[in-house]
Amino acid sequence: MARLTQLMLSEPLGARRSLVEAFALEILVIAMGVAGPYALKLLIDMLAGPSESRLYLFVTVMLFVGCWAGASILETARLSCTAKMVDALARHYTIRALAAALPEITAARDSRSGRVPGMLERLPYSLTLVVEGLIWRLGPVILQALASLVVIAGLIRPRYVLILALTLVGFLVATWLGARRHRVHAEATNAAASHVSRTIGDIVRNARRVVLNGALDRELLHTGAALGAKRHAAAGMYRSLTLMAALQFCVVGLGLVALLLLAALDVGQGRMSAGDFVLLQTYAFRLTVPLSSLGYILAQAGVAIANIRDVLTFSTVDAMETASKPHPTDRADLSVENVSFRYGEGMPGVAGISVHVPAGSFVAIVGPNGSGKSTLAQLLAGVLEHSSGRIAVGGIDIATIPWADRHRHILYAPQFIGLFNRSLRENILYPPANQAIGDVEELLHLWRFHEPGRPIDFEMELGEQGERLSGGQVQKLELARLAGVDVPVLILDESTSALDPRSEANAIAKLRGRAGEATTLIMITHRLATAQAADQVLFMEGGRLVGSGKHRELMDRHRSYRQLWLEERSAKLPDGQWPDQKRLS
Ligand SMILES: Nc1ncnc2c1ncn2[C@@H]1O[C@H](COP(=O)(O)OP(=O)(O)OP(=O)(O)O)[C@@H](O)[C@H]1O
Repeated sequence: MARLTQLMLSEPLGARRSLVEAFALEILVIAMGVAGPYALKLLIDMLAGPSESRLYLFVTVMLFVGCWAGASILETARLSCTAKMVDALARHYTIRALAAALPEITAARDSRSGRVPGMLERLPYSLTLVVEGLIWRLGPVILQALASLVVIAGLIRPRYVLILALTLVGFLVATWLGARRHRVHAEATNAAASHVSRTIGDIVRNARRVVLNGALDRELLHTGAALGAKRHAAAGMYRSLTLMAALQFCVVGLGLVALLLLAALDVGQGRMSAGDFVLLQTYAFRLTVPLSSLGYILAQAGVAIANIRDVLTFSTVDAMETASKPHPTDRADLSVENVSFRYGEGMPGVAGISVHVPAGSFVAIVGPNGSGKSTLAQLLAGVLEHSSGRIAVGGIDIATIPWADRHRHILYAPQFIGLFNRSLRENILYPPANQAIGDVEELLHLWRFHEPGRPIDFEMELGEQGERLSGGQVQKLELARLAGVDVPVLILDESTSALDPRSEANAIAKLRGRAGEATTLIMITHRLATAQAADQVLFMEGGRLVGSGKHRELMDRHRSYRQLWLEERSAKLPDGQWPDQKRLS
């Protein structure tokens, strides 16, 4: 809450005006909350007294009703100021959290991609609850209590101030004790709510897999279990709240009993007027009404605070320093010295990799499934951080290049090409691609993106993950995009696996030929026939680089490489096509 308040007061957020307006409105509401009961006291005292004035009667009634109605109107007006502040806060945190979360998701390859949208979707609601429910409720309650105490001290006997003050302090202590317990339950409930968002998001994203495999019932059960866990966590939270409310209102109840009994005795003995008695009990109950709704707010706000805290942990990114931009025609060799990496304790990774890739060369990384090819490629591109050794591109240690700038030196195209649900034009010119749409069109025609004669509609929306394109078209789109990227080293992670050998050879020639053959092209492939054309083949097995050299050399030196080649040959279909080529046609 302290960080939120600090941010609301800061100049760059642009919410200061709304804050000042809201504060001014709140002061008026508090003033009316104190003045209204006072008008009632004056009215009652006049009625109990000897003289009566119609004008006085009218003015006090108008003041009492006016304060009550005015406070309600101003409180509603304040809601729009709160909405403006919440919008500004949500925009600030959403942008910062995304800026921090996207690189984290990329590097960690974990399930945060499902968690982050749920977390950010709940953020505006959480902020509204905290700003409206806590900042605007707790603060005014305390201010109103102080103002009431001052009025009571001026008009009535000081012992009532003492009783009310002690009651409030007791209430705050009970709240503090309960809130510590509540926080644990609120965090558990927030985690369970995140799990529900992630589970539902995951199932909806994989709708086809669920329905086509007849697994709908199973997934509904799975969702039910996640919802059940959330219900269980929420039940614990409500139990802790009930306990807290019992403690709080025992304290408040005792205070009110003492206050009202003493006041009744004072009225009976003529030490207090009926108006003062009404004033005292109105102030006391005006304070307890917002306090009693505080329990409900805390139930919601606890989860909201946990949600905001989650977002805040993401939002602490510093502005990234920008390194010098390599010139498009820069040549860069790649040197890897004894590099090791593990996904975690006892988990797979790669070990002791050393290799030198001269600038402008074509390298193929091959090896069986799970041998560590993608892991090595991501280490080379600095997507994953190696635990030991050194990787240098063009002589610069990759670890010293700011994360946001690594793609300018070495660009990694992942195995799973993610496309936006936007137009073909937007996807194909997606940064850092920098080329004329006419050049792309020419390339796509050459690569037979569509059957001959069919025009390319660049405004066509591609659907989620490019579902309106075939597997081969998705890869051709990505390769045509990469043909317009100025980068010294390009790594393709099986980006040509769905292409027929001719299209694949065309694409490799196009990418290699960029910038006067300056681009170093590294390609992960399962086709040893493609590797035959490479200047250097890196052969991976069990997370180790077991061989490197020309295809011919590896054939001579490595039995397992030869074995892989023979298996590929025997998998070739009788009509001379490769199995994946057959699938494509
Ligand atoms: N994020 C991750 N967390 C934990 N283990 C991982 C992670 N990513 C990959 N692995 C494991 O690391 C090993 C190497 O994976 P990698 O993707 O590098 O293999 P690959 O040679 O590229 O495989 P393929 O040919 O199937 O694409 C595998 O056992 C894989 O399960």
